[in-house]
Amino acid sequence: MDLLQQARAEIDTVDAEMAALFERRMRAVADVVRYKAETGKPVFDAAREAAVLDKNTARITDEALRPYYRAFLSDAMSISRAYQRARLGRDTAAYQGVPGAWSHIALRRLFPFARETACTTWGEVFDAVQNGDAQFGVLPFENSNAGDVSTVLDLLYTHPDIIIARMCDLPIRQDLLGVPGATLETVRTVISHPQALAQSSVFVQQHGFKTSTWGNTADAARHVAELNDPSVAAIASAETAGLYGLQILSAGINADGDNTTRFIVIERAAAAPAMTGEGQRLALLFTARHKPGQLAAALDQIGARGFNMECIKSRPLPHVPFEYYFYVQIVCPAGSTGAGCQTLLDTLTSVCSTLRLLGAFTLDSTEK
Ligand SMILES: O=C(O)C(=O)C[C@]1(C(=O)O)C=C[C@@H](O)C=C1
Repeated sequence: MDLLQQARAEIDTVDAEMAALFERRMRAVADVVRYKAETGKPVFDAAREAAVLDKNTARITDEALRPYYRAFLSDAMSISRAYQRARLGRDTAAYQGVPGAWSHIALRRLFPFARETACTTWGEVFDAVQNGDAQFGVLPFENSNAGDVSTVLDLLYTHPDIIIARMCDLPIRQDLLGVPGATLETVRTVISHPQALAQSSVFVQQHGFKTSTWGNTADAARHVAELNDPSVAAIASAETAGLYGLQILSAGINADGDNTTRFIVIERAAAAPAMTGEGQRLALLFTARHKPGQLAAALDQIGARGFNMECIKSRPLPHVPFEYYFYVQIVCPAGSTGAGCQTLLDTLTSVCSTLRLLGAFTLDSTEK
C-alpha cells in the first residue's frame, strides 16, 4: 500500500466513526427540536454556540489545527440549525426578485436547505417576515461601488420588531451566457441590466457586440434561454446559467473585479439580539438630541470602550422633516464579552435620545 492508499484507509475508518457520531449528535438535536417546538424558543443561540466553539477548540492539542476545527464545528452547528428549521417548519426565506437574481444567489448560499419565497418589492420581504410567512428575509444592504440601499435601511427603521440576524458579503461576478452551441463568434447582441452592461462595457466593446437593456440580469438570462438563438447572449451570474440551462461563454467579464454587495438577513425578533462580544458586530440605530456635541459624545463612548466603528450612515427620520437618525456598525474588540457590550449600550442610552440594538451578528462569508 502506498502512502495515499494508507492515508485513505485511515480516513475511511475515521469517516465511519464520524458518521455514527454525526447520527448520535443529530439524535440529540432532534430532542432539542422537540423542546424548541414546545417552548417556541429560537433555533439560533449565539451564546451557546460561542461556548461550544470555545470549549471544544480548547480540546484540540495541535494548535495549528484549532482554527480548522473551529470552522468544522461551526459548520456542524449550521447544519444542525438547518435541520432544526426544516423539522420545525421554520425554514422559509424570502427575497426580492426572480430566481437567479443576486438576492436569490445570496439566499441559496446562506440557506442552502431553505424553502424559498420570491417577493416583488423589498417592502414585501419585510411584510413576509413581519407576519410570519417567512422566518428570514435576504436583502441587499450596501454595494461597494453603488453605495447604500437606503430604502432597506429605512424599512429597518420603520419595523421595530425586525432585527438583522446575519450579514454577508457576496462578490459580484458577471459572466457572458449563451445557449448550448453558442460561442463568442456566434454572438452578435448582448442583453442585461444597464449596470451589468456598464460594468462589462470594455469586454463588450472589444468584441463589437450590440447591446440591449433588460429589467434585471436573471430575466435577461431567462429570455436568452427562451429565444434559443446563438447570436443573443446575456450578462448574468454563473448560478443563473445553471438555472436556465445556459452555458458560460466567458467568465468574469466585469471590469470592476472587486464589486461586492453586502446582504443582510432579517428576522422577526422574539427577544433582543444576543450579544456575546468578541467576533461579533453590533448594529445600532439611534437619534441624538439637538445639542452641541451630542453625536460626538455617542461616538466617543464607542471609541473609548475599544469598539471599532466600521460605518456610520445618516438618514432623514420618516415623517419628521429635517430630523435624522443614525445607523452605526461597530466591531466588538478582542476579549470583549456580552456584559461589556451591555455596558456600552447602557451608556449610549443615556447619551442618545433613542437607541435600538438592531443586530448582534458575525459577518458571514458566502464563498463556497
Ligand atoms: O443547544 C441548542 O440550543 C441547539 O439548538 C443545538 C446547537 C448545536 O447544534 O450545538 C444548534 C443551534 C444553536 O445555535 C446552538 C447549538
